[in-house]
Amino acid sequence: MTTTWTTRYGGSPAMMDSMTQEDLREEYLIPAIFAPGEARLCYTHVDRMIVGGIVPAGGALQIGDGAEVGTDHLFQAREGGIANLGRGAGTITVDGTAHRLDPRDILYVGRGAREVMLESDSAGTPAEFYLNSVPAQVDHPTKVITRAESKAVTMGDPAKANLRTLRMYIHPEVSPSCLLLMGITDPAEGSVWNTMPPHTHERRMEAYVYFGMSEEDRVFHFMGRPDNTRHLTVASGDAVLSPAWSIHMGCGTGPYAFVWGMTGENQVYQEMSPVAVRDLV
Ligand SMILES: O=C(O)C(=O)C[C@H](O)C(=O)CO
Repeated sequence: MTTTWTTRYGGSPAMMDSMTQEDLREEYLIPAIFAPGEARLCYTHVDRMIVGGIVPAGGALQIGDGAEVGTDHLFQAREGGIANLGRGAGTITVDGTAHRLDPRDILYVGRGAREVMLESDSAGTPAEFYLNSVPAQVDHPTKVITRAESKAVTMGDPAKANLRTLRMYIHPEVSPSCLLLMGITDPAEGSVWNTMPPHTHERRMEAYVYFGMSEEDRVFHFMGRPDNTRHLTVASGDAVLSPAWSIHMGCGTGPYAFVWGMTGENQVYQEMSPVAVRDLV
């Protein structure tokens, strides 16, 4: 088993003009987070969200160690959501209790969890676990939220190629947490745009991981202040950080889905500042 940690500091809007495409990618993109037999974890200084991919193949992987975050255990002062984005099922055992995750199920991990072991049913079709973890001050029990238990909301307009279904998993109306919000969005067939209208939410940061894309397809993920946007070209399994000041929206060249995770001052999903497309520069 290999566990690697990387770090992202998250820049400021003032830096955007001087950043090359490579600089932008180093600050806001976390590439290729899924690798068989590896845990690839990224400690971000954007509201201290940890973003990671864990793919157990040929044995269990453990992620309970807190050395990289300055606590005895990874979840000592944190909560987390772990989504299974693979084609195969898997099991996450938290302090001796096994939680089975089919594809598209999410495990909420409550603050205080010590030992977290992740396993795939099959090494050939492994579970691909995607982690968002953020600081927490409240205890909620660890539990699986299945795809069927998530709250589905359909939005958008096929005539504008942005019809999509959002599924809320870790959300006050579905399953409580301290400050983490997490869900999965699927554009409808033929719809290519996500997150319309583009928006900011000054009180929450957000991370996306794009997945389910073919080798040759890409999503163009837009970011930046509304009057100074840039884009990141994203492949399947790449995550992007969206600081609170940044707009976000994306357009894919083929089918894709993404997980969104947020944290900040509140959990009010609807608290966002939409920006009309005609006002984007
Ligand atoms: O397609 C969408 O719309 C989304 O999934 C939006 C994200 O949930 C989001 O950006 C929330 O701020």
